[in-house]
Amino acid sequence: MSNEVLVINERVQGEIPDLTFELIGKGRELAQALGGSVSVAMIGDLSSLDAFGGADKVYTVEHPVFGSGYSAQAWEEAVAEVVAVARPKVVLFGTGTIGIDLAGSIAYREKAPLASYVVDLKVEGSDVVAVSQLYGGKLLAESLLEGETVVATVIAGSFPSEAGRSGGSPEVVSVAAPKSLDSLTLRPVAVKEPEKSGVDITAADLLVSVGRGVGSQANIEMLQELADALKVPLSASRPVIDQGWLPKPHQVGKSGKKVKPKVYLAFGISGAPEHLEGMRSSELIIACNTDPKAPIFEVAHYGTTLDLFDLVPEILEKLEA
Ligand SMILES: Cc1cc2nc3c(=O)[nH]c(=O)nc-3n(C[C@H](O)[C@H](O)[C@H](O)COP(=O)(O)OP(=O)(O)OC[C@H]3O[C@@H](n4cnc5c(N)ncnc54)[C@H](O)[C@@H]3O)c2cc1C
Repeated sequence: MSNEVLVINERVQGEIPDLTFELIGKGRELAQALGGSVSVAMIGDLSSLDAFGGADKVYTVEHPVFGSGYSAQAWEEAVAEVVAVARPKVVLFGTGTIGIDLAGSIAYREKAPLASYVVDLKVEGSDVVAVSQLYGGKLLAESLLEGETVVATVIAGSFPSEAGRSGGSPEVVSVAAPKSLDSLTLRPVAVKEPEKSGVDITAADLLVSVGRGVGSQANIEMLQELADALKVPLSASRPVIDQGWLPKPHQVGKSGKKVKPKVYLAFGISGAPEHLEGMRSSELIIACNTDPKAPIFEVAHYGTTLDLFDLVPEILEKLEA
């Protein structure tokens, strides 16, 4: 068993997620405390391998199955193989689709403890301590993870990503694809692209974002007016999308888009972990929520408990003046 910290790069296609660099940066800190090294598992798409200068080692697994989309079964087999080769002390996933799919089964295979919804990690002696969010962020729980290997899923935005982007030339270790990848019972057949929309909430410097607190589709109009007056897109939490008040490309969060504007204005959004995952890295967060105990105020730089139906018309009036 090594004192290696293994980061799972959760990229199926496209760019390497920011989260991977967050985990490499944190992984480096843990590895230093453990007297070990930090490594990355790259499954399938091996492009941009040179982005991993912040790691000491990159394990790669190649197989044609990874070319046809995401299969939890294929990824589980591949990650398990990397873990078998690396014998890491710590395995780090994100609390996203892939991490939620795989962390439990990898922990089960390794008989390792698993901490989920983690927002902080540290080393105490030879053990790892994880701080997890409970009840949508209303409580924080600290757990001691004892074992030869321990597993954690980390909420995106918990650590700075810059620390994981430093230059270097990691050793590349090609891990032979496990035979089980040739006889999968669950294979991706097609990738369904989300509907195209003129809105790109990820590129905006300022976002007006609306949550369930707005109450109805008719009331969205007022927030749209504010967004139009500021010449920025209107984004939203998932319930607003699920109820059909705005189309899917407007959604911020775990199952929506990750945004990092200079200013994020949140109206009637409680601040559930799945929402925070998509916006907590915004430079300045300003929240309007009538509940002073709403978790959004834990990440907001400025906040008000004014009713959004009082505040928004006031802002519109000031903007028109
Ligand atoms: C696997 C999974 C993925 C998910 N992905 C996402 C995701 O991508 N994005 C996402 O957002 N959620 C996601 N969720 C849902 C998430 O858990 C929350 O349910 C959701 O974020 C809550 O949205 P909300 O804050 O708009 O609504 P609520 O939690 O209902 O909050 C509404 C808030 O509005 C406030 N309010 C009410 N009236 C007013 C008023 N007049 N003025 C001001 N404030 C008012 C209330 O105090 C309350 O805090 C996901 C959940 C799961 C399980």
